[in-house]
Amino acid sequence: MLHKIINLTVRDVRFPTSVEQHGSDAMHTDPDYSAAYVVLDTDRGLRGFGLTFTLGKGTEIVVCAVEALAALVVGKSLQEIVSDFRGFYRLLTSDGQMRWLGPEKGVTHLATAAVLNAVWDLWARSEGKDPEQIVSCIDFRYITDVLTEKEAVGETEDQMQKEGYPAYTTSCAWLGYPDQQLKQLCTDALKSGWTKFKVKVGADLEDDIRRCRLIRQMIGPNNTLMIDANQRWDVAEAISWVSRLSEFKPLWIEEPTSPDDILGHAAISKALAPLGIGVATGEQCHNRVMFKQFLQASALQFVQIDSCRLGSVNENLAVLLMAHKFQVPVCPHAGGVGLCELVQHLILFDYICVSASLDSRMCEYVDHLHKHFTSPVVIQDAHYMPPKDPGYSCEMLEASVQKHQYPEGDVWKLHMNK
Ligand SMILES: C[C@H](O)[C@@H](O)[C@@H](O)[C@H](O)C(=O)O
Ligand SMILES: [Mg+2]
Repeated sequence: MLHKIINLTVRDVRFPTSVEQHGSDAMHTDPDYSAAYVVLDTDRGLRGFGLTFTLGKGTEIVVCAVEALAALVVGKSLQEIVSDFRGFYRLLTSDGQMRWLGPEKGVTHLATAAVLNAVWDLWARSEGKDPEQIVSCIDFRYITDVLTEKEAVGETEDQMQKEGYPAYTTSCAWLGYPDQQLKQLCTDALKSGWTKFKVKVGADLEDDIRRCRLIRQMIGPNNTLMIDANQRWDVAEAISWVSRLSEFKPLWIEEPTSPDDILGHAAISKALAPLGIGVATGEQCHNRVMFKQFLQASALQFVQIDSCRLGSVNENLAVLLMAHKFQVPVCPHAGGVGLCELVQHLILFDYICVSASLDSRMCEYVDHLHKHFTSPVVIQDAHYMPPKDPGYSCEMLEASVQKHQYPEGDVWKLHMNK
């Protein structure tokens, strides 16, 4: 705990995933999964690793924002930070000049997530924690009308070690994959025990009908299907489009429209409820205040927290607790690079300390880039197994970082010469 942070480095790490259309959807047709990757050095040699996720271009802007926050972290001891973690969260998010760039949204908030993820990693590597200590990290400002600190500490359960946390896969059906690839990946996934599948939709209705029919035929009537439009539609368009896909019995439509349109999501939720289709959103829901209103407006039926969009563990906990209060299941967004590694910790916390329920709950899994991490996620029989190594699991192999650093890494030198 006496570790003093003496240095912060941040690097722009990008993977050329767009070449093979991994991660493609109706709005992001050429994503290169990327990260602003942060390392904190301490005077005693312990290090903390954190990141935030981006899609390629613009990672350099997040790197700049992290650099602008560095002065608030370097020079502090871990003890100083965690003894008033709520205050430290506020320091990062409320700097009198920097907050103009947010507040608590956009590039500065992504940068906040990267820095705080590294602090949490450092703390977790240095020792264990109890729920009350964890709750003391949340900034309840702006949400006390629906949730107070007293309500926040829930019951503890433990069964995850044996069975793990249920997961679903998005890896079979990115929008840019041809039908043949989709079929092959789906066959493989079924063989490996997957029972819940997400399909990208939203660009072309006839394509969507064909792809959803194909997947539904392959997975059968009892497995679960979800669809994800990545914000492609207007409100009325979303309702009519999803109604056309209702014969394939999707559990949810994800991000049907602008991620900021709370009342729009409420209208879509209401219209689709009779069809048995819920609305899921959150991967671009930029802070706890937005989530509060989504919950208050009954605008979503599945809360998709994101380990890098919100202000790290601190803000994600606030959302987990609010979701619990509104009795809405949390099904986190993951994938990208490092999101599965990070979010597995949050979902275990949700189960063990908050919801104690697996009802309608599952965590996203995407099968890319795990080999670049020193403690990659372990999936067994379509379940996340609890991580064993201390920390927040997003330390990357140094060789991978060097190779993928943009623009000087070997992977990019090669790419640019093509
Ligand atoms: C660009 C990305 O791959 C997104 O398509 C992805 O995060 C997606 O929305 C998801 O739900 O996994
Ligand atoms: Mg999505």
